[in-house]
Amino acid sequence: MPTERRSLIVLFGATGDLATRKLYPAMLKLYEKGNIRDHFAVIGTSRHKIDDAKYREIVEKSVANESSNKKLVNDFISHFYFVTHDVTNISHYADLKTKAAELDKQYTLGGNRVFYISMAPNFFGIVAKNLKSQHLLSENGGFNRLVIEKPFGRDFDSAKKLNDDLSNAFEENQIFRIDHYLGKEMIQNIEAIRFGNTIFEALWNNRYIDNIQVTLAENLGVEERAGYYDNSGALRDMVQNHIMQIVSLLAMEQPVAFKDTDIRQEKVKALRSLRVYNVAEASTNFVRGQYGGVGNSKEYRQEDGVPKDSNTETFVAGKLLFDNYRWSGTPFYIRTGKKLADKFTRVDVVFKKPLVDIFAFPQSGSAPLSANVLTIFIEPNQGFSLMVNAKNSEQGFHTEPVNLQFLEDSKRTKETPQPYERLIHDVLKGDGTNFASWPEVASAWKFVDQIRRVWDIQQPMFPNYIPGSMGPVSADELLARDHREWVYKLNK
Ligand SMILES: NC(=O)C1=CN([C@@H]2O[C@H](COP(=O)(O)OP(=O)(O)OC[C@H]3O[C@@H](n4cnc5c(N)ncnc54)[C@H](OP(=O)(O)O)[C@@H]3O)[C@@H](O)[C@H]2O)C=CC1
Ligand SMILES: O=C1O[C@H](COP(=O)(O)O)[C@@H](O)[C@H](O)[C@H]1O
Repeated sequence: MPTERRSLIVLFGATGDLATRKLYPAMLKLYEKGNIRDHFAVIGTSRHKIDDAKYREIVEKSVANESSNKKLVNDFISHFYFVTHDVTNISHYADLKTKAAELDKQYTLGGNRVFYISMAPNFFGIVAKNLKSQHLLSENGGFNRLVIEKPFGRDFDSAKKLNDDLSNAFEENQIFRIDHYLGKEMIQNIEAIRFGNTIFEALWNNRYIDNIQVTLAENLGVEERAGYYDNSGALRDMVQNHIMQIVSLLAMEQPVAFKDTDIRQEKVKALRSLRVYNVAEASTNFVRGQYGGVGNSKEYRQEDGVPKDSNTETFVAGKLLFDNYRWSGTPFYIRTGKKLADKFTRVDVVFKKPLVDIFAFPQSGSAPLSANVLTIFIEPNQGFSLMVNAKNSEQGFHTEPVNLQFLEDSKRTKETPQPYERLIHDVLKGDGTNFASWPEVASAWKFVDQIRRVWDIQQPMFPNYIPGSMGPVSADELLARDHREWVYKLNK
């Protein structure tokens, strides 16, 4: 039996895109499974002038494809209430306070409150401040938790300012910074694969691993989000958050226990030993790209809302170096981009080849041994494979690489809880494991800011890659320089 979580959720930005596309469907799943049921209520807010009935229609529409059980959906939406509210208008908080107290009583919520800000980031600080000054935080023993979305600042200084604003109202352990990649099944599986298997953890260091590659590839372009994206670029949009989080999970030491404080502590330690590049290192170890056009596919600079002379990068590849005992000398290569060959996320852990290849006699005709590669398939497939060398069954003695592979079947992949379902559940449980802590965010910005600084003063040669490729040639050259290559390559 699932444990029912008791809470009021006050949702700011309740009529927005994220709420309607992701948050309500995720809440319905939690309701269906009994993680939330009788003792939960949602107050949706925005400047819309609508009543509860209209709001419930919006919620119902947003979950229409999630369940055919009409009764369940009707029961679910009956827990939703709307308060018209401008977050910048201090007098509007009184209505919110009254409604919160009323619902707390009606649903016996024990004073537990989650404040979820699904709005543009410039509102995060204002809302936190007003929640405190207008006494929305529950004071009768229940919990108060704040959930915020990305982007968390646009550099270290703005992120610090934002964090200071939030910290005036909430303690660090009350703040849940969403990084939806941390809610993905196979990202969470990284810890299980590493720390649940002696064969991997024993070898998880620079003595046995040659390099680690992280690829987050997208085949779509900027779609409707040019306004946001052109101001951000791939470095801020994907590297500072998702990629740095994945890298920290791959690089960290074993936590003392599988709990949020211990895991966060190890992730921060790993990120703090990441080498922050000087100008020369940043120019050498990071490359950027912007997609051009081909056939019917528009080049980035022709997308609606993108300036014709935009120098925003839609692709990043880089080499990360840790200055610590475990990883010194073993690079982590990362890449991400829009309009690439396919939509997928994967991690390739490339082990060192055996020091001596006893099979490669000139007369045997055996090809040299390949490196063992552990690939973690994050999406769309969920699973992993291990490439090992074995003798093939033909006459003579020839070795060849063979693949040991485990992939979840499509039914289980489909049934896997989606990131927002997991993450909202974690917030209700008070489990911060899969959220970014401030010291992690700060370290990631310090690293990324250095790359940005260099790029802001150098003129790029854009566009420099064609849609459907795996990015500019410079991304391949980055590894070729180190006598390496990407494990995932396009078959040309
Ligand atoms: N959409 C997505 O896929 C993703 C979004 N995010 C992040 O989630 C957050 C929300 O994004 P998204 O849903 O796309 O944004 P939208 O612009 O779609 O929604 C913004 C919401 O805020 C409300 N709002 C705006 N101004 C005020 C105000 N002064 N007072 C009260 N309410 C206000 C709007 O309603 P009204 O105008 O009626 O007041 C609307 O409900 C952002 O931080 C974004 O970066 C993160 C990842 C993905
Ligand atoms: O955070 C973001 O992520 C999406 C990609 O997420 P995924 O779960 O579909 O892999 C990306 O398209 C978007 O630009 C970025 O803001």
